[in-house]
Amino acid sequence: MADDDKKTAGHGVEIKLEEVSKRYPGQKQAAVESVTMTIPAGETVVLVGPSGSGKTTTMRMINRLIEPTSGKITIGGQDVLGLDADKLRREIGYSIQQAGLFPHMTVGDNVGMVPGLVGWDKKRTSERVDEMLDLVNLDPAEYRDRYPRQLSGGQQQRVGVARALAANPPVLLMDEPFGAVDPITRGVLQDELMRLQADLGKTIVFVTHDFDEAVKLGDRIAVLGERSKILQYDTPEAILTNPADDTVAGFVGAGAALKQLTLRRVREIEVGEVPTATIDDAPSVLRERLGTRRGAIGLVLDKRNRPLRWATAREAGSVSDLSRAGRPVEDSVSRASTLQDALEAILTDDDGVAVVVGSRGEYVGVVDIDTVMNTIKALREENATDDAEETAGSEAAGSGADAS
Ligand SMILES: Nc1ncnc2c1ncn2[C@@H]1O[C@H](COP(=O)(O)OP(=O)(O)OP(=O)(O)O)[C@@H](O)[C@H]1O
Repeated sequence: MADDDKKTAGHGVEIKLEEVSKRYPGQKQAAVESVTMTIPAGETVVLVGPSGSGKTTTMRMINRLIEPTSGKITIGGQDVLGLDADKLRREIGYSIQQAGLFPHMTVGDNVGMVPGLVGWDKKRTSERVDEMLDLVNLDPAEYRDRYPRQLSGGQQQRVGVARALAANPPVLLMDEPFGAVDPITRGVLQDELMRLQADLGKTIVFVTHDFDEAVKLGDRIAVLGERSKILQYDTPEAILTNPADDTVAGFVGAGAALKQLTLRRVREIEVGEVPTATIDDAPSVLRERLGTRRGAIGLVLDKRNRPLRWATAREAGSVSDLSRAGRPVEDSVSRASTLQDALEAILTDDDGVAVVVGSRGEYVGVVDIDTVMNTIKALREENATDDAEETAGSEAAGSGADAS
């Protein structure tokens, strides 16, 4: 496995489905009928579609948890039906709703299970467990020896992702992995997955029925109808701006312009600035920097430049120490956060501003509602121009036909 591990170096490989069908025993209709699709190496492809459309069946045929009735599946050019099913499964990461951890095994044993099965020695496995827990933001010293029931739902999902990645598989199958956690934790886990994937470049097949999740995570989205019929397979942007038919349009739902906020990142917009002072400065420093403008708000930063508190000039003036000025900074967004996340942070903030931090939590700037509104406006205008060009294009084609 050490050689395999080096050979693939964990990078994604292409997955191909050719006319793949599944008919469950005793069922009149196929659950999946003749699906053909290519999942490019290193991309995240999200399968979305209504309940019962066959998303899970399609995905599970890739690692042969479900055997196809007919058709061909290749991973990195290898025909999976010709491989030993157990070996295949160990080489494909798999993470499911509610994490699917073994309750009687510690977190460490859960994460180290596949490396152990494929013959890694104890030391290498144990180092890998710690590395993986670190990767998903769980302190190994604190969590390694706990049992799954001693973790929150979000932490269990993180362990599930760590376990799926442990043997460094080139392919990761994720079946509604964040379906069972609250919306805030879900957002955090999605961000973490995107951060991981930016470094790891796995080929990820992700099943969800949440279209917003698909837009946020997918390089491409396959919108599936009954029996896994592919209604549209394209980038999130293309599906949002140009749904293939009414069914896809229905799935995209209202507010497509708003949904595009999940495609835009904070780093793409110009962040603003507010006056700042560090915690060791005298309160008068911040007060003076804020000046006399009503409602102006500034930030108190810690010694490492991380935002600690919001304060107005009046609030800064009423304390002897900036560590007690105003109110704590509750929430922040990063440059990689989506504008939707930024909008949510803005809307829940008392003053309607979200603070942007860098990779070490340091202050970078702020975004406010005006910045986000301007982006929405620009997106709407872009879409309107695209639509107009298309109409003009098809009218020109139509008039050409008339003339002939
Ligand atoms: N083991 C099984 N035996 C018979 N029929 C099955 C079996 N598993 C799934 N099905 C049927 O196959 C179809 C597709 O199911 P599948 O679970 O793949 O859909 P899905 O899109 O993942 O749904 P959901 O979003 O609800 O999880 C459904 O009609 C389901 O009832």
